[in-house]
Amino acid sequence: MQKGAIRVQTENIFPIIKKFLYSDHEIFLRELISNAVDATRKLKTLAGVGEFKGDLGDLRIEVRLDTEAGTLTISDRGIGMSADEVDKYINQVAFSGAEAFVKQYKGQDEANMIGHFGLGFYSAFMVSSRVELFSKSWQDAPAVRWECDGSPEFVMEETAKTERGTDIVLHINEESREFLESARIRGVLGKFCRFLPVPIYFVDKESKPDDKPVNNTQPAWIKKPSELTPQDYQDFYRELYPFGEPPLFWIHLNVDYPFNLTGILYFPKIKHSYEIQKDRIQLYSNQVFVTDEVKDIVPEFLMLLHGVIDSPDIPLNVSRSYLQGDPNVKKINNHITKKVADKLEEIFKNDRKAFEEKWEHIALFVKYGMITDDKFFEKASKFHLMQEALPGGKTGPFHTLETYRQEAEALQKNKDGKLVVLYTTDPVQQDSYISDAAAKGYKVVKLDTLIDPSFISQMEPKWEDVQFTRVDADITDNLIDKQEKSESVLSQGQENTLKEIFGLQLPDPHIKVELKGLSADAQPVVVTRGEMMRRMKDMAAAGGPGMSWYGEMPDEITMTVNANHPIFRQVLQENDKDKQGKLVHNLADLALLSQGLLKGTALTDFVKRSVELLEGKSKSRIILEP
Ligand SMILES: Nc1ncnc2c1ncn2[C@@H]1O[C@H](COP(=O)(O)OP(=O)(O)OP(=O)(O)O)[C@@H](O)[C@H]1O
Repeated sequence: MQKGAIRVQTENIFPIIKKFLYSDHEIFLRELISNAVDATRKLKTLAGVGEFKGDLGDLRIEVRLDTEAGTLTISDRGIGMSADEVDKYINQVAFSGAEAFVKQYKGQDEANMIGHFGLGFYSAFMVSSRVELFSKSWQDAPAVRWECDGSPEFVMEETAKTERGTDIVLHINEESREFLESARIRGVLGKFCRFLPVPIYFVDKESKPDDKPVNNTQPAWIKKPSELTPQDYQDFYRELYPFGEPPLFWIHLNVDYPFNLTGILYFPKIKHSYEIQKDRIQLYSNQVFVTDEVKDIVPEFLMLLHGVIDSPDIPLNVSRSYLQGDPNVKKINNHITKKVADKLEEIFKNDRKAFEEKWEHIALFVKYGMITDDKFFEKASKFHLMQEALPGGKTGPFHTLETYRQEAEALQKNKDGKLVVLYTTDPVQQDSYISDAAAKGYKVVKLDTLIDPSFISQMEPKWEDVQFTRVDADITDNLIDKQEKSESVLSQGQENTLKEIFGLQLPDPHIKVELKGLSADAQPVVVTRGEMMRRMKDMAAAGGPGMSWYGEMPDEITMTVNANHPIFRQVLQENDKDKQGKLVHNLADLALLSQGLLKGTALTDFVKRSVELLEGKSKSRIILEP
């Protein structure tokens, strides 16, 4: 028997390892199983090049739980180690690795560490009071037993093990008894080992052994796209997210230069924004699960996607702030953005119908990407779609900015030469404005999702010659500011009388009444809220920075009276002043109502007044008919 002390440079690292990363103790199993996988892979490589000529046998890895003995054992049938190798790799290499790791991370934020590699073999001491290692090398050497109780002293001796490979026996410590529970171990295996390339079997001494491995050794992303059918991709999605709806489409990533990266990104169906981020992209390194916190590796707007990314080139044992500055990470980020944009463009070009059908779900990614990523914006401007809103709640064709421009340019250019994109945020509520705009030959598009207000304000500076105007921002004639004058059929005297009646009926200082000569078939009264003020108020309501002041401002409303509407000739001819006033008040209320601005007592009064008018009642009539 050989006794020895592990070379300790500065201080004993064992107490630190034990206390270390309390919340993340379960990673010991990932570390030890990764080592078992590496040892198995190395043996396969040796066999592949003809150096190992024996029988490979069943290369499974076993995780054995013995609650009674208080042990958890990880066994592999990989290359194994001779006594010299244990001394070299475990006593020296692994120890100095762990030592360096502990030094680097001492005192650092634990959250930074989650899912990051590095502690290796010695992570076993996070959960063990004692660790035994039995190993037999693939080469001709006696089997060896190594033992350490978490002090720098170890014991090493020959042992009777006959099978090639390594068993690591963990004597689970008091504080870590949770790892003697079958369900807990299954949970950890499910999390980290789901797609490892060597079959892993869980053996609980107290129950019947599993006949199936806990992992899928051939996950779809490691296969060639040509070997996979659409069904295979769908099946793999279900394996990842058993409760998710089927994905819309996917991108198979496969890069080997200038970095290694494979993976499958899925576009999920997203109808409601609250569903976002329920499932996430998972990051793997050589099929070992690392984390589902992919914040710095995947561009922010693509975090809404699902799927897996596997790259041995993403530095895993460094802190997050370092990750952001890493040139590989930046390259990976750009590559993924490009791939996603290319894929979307490909579907847009080759299967426009499918693209339009899916637009409802992908619009959020595309718009978010266009707002936050300049490179993506450039590509996506070509396939970003806007759907036309037609009167009566109907929808029309989809337009790109380019086709919208071609069809609308003739009528919708303002005096500054800008293309005015008319949009609705609520096709039902704004239906009368959509009808009026359609009557003039204008094209109105639907921009009615949560992201659209920011999208509009971010696109205006990017699409330099485009201006967005909500369809109810002004009377239809003024939506496109062409500085044209329209004539009223009323005389100056008649106009003044009409203005006076409106003034008497609507003494509210926030309502500005103006007379215009619009076309006779336009609405008699139109209520509008200016585009800019409305946007400010919407932003204030959404809690935009420094915007609360706008939120407190009263609504400024413009009430445009269409002097050319025939009803006003009737109104002016009405001798019953009370009825005349009521008619005017009702016309104004109808306009407010169509904008959802008539509320409370004003609404009650309107209903009462309407009934009175329908009954033909007015004060003067009542006096005349005692
Ligand atoms: N099950 C095993 N079979 C054969 N060799 C092993 C086994 N476990 C560990 N080793 C040897 O011990 C070395 C150190 O292991 P350790 O887990 O500490 O670090 P690593 O695997 O090299 O790196 P890291 O875990 O940080 O990615 C390994 O490189 C390997 O040579």
